[in-house]
Amino acid sequence: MLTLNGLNTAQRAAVTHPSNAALQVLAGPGSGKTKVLTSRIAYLVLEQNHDPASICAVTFTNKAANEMKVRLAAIIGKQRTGMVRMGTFHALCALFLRRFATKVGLDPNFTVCDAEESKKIISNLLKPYKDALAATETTLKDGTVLSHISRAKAKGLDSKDYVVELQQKAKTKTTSPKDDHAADTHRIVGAVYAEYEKTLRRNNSLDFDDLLLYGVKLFSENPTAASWCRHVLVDEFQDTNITQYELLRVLGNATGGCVTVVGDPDQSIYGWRSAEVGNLARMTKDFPGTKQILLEENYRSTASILNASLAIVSQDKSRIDKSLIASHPRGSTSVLRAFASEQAEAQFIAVEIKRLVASMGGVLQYGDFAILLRFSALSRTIESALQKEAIPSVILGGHKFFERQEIKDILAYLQLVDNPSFAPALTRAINVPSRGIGDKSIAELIARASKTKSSLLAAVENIHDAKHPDIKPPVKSKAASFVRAIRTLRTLAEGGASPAELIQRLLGLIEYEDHLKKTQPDWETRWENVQELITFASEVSLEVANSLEGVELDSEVAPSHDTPLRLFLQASMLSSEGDNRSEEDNKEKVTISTCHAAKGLEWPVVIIPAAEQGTFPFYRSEDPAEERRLLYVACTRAKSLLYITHVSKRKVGGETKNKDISEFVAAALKAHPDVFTTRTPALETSAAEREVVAKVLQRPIATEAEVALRVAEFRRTTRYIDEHESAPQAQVTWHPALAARAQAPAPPNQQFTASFTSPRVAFGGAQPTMAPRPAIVYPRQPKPPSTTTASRPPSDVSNTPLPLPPAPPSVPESAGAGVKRRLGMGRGTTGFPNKKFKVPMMNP
Ligand SMILES: Nc1ncnc2c1ncn2[C@@H]1O[C@H](COP(=O)(O)OP(=O)(O)OP(=O)(O)O)[C@@H](O)[C@H]1O
Repeated sequence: MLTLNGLNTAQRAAVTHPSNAALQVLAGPGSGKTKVLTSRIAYLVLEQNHDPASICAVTFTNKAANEMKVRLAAIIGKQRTGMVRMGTFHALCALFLRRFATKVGLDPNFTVCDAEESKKIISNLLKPYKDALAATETTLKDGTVLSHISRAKAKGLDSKDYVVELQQKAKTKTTSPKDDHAADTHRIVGAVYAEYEKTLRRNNSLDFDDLLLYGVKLFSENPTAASWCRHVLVDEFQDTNITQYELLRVLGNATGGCVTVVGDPDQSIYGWRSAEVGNLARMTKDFPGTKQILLEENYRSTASILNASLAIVSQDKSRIDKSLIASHPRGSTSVLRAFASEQAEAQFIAVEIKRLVASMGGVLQYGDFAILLRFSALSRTIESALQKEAIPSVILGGHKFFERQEIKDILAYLQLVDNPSFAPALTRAINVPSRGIGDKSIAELIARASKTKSSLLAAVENIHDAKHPDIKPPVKSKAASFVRAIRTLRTLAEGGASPAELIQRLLGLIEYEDHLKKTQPDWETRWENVQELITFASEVSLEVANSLEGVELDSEVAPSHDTPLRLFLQASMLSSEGDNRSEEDNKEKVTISTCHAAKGLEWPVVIIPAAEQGTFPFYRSEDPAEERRLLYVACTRAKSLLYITHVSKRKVGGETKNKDISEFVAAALKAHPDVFTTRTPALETSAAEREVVAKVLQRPIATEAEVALRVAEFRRTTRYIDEHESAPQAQVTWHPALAARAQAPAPPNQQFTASFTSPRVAFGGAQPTMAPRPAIVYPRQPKPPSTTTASRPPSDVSNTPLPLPPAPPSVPESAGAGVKRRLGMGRGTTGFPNKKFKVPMMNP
């Protein structure tokens, strides 16, 4: 029996809505949409007796799918959860295309081609147009062409449709030289698109967009492929594109309209990837009688955070006003701070994280913090400041595991074993380790393969086997170790070797560890990644195989086509969140993420740096409303504390530029001056404020003794200049309202009253109050030596005294040995984590 005790009335109505009727659950952030979706699956299984394998739940990322699996397993058990077909649209399509490949004209051993490989193909296809482009002084990058193609595919347009659409546009447009120029570019894109399609087919491969297009084709033309499906559920529906919607429609039709979607138009942040908020309206037309249920209670954030977030998003006058009520108390007012430089901003962030950890007495840990950036290049200064303060950090959605060079090297060999036609894998693997086969030799090989109408691999094997006497012996000998490796692996794979065994064998055959040692300064890390790949390989095949259990087989496709190697490769290519390989580790690390990658996630403390014009809105963005929603999404990831920072000068492309505060933040502040404060929360002196933080997180509050110990240690070990206090304020671009408040003394008793949209405060009894922060100045303490702290902050931090809140009570004699030990006291340690940690760099 499913218990619905933890759900509010609207959530219950959504969960128990008749399973045969279409449903849209629309709600703001943190209102339990994902919780509802999970409970609805449980309801279908436990109360409506749906076979878990007949339920299809689509999430936006693999990470979201994994989180949903954990939540669902707690209700319906691990075994039944494993049977639900849960994952991204891409994973769902790949799974069924593999099984029903021949129905849509594919070979079952097709390879999924990732963006890097797609770009390489496009780069080659663009070469013939080099002169034409140069003549019109046009640069057309492979990435730009790929995104044009991807957008076309997201709308369901193949290369022919694309060209037709271009022609129609050309007819309706008034012509100007600029239009002509754009039309020429698009014509080239159209031609490259057509060639790109052919190249993919020749290589027996599909790119990510193809997975969706072929998926639509499969499910719409072959009812048996969808006959298993009785209910489709989609999370983050506001970010689906037209092709994804089409998938939902065809699967939904197969179920007779049993469709549930959850979404929030205010969180639509993927317009640049062709997401269509209009899909909500489309769905109500395609599934007549679709019921809409609104969730209006936010369970994630304090009322203060919600107020600040709403102050930002509500400037969009075109948005549908939704009510959102905070179930938590007001909590600490969100902080908005200005700094003179990005270094000062980064140093503030690093030290403030340490201060919060200390002043919460250990209730907050580094893993509770997220620094959310508009674009990843902003991370460099922040990573460096965190490193200087010995704060471990992890990049989310950054350099993905399966995009790492060493992982791609290994996968390329395995891809070739599985699909000899896949030329991108050959061009990658043939010279790893270096065999003296450069671009010129590869071009010759390509020409030979095309002349003999064979695959590139077959051409290489023929040269090795001396079937082309005109090829010079050195080429033959250079390719020998490569061919030997491929053939050995092929034999092993045919003999039933597992992917993990194949990788182990490959590493020996190509002496990959030696290759890394010779070529990579950070070879140890890379070698660890390779070992991690072996672990992944040993786990994954079984999982994927299980997920196809019970699917009616296509009579033309024997089940043996799903080889362990193929299943492993597919899982690798679709693992967009490979970094979850070390999720356990990440709990102790501050997360650095882009705002986009933070979607659907939550953290106790969120810090959003660089809230400046040019960043929010991003100077290249064409849709300011989407940029505002992105900032809103970032703010609403916070549970207990929210910080927004900006600088008056920032180095951009090597040049120092003046910066203004983001128009979104400035306007929010103008309309609602009370939603931000310049003062950092006085947690060390205010038990009431600490209590709210802990209560929101459902954690016990730390004792005064614990707080005292940790704050004392923080002061002893951390030098910090609060630049807001020490920098000449003339250098900082302040909003007038904020400037006035920065000068004013802290209010003696900030009440937990609603200052904007009247959030309901759910806690009973008297509201906690915030203590004032007397301006007591602490002398700087010398920092003890630390193994992980190489140098001190740069010179723009002077030796001015430390303006921090008053000292908490000194560490009581009675404090337990455990408390003292945790703080490194009594053992002569620094109290810093002395574990070696790595801070990976983000993708640019
Ligand atoms: N009825 C409830 N009672 C208590 N907590 C709840 C309730 N519903 C949801 N929550 C909690 O609120 C938080 C947000 O829930 P969830 O992630 O499902 O929201 P969401 O609407 O999907 O958020 P977003 O769209 O911002 O990603 C979670 O920590 C969840 O456990």
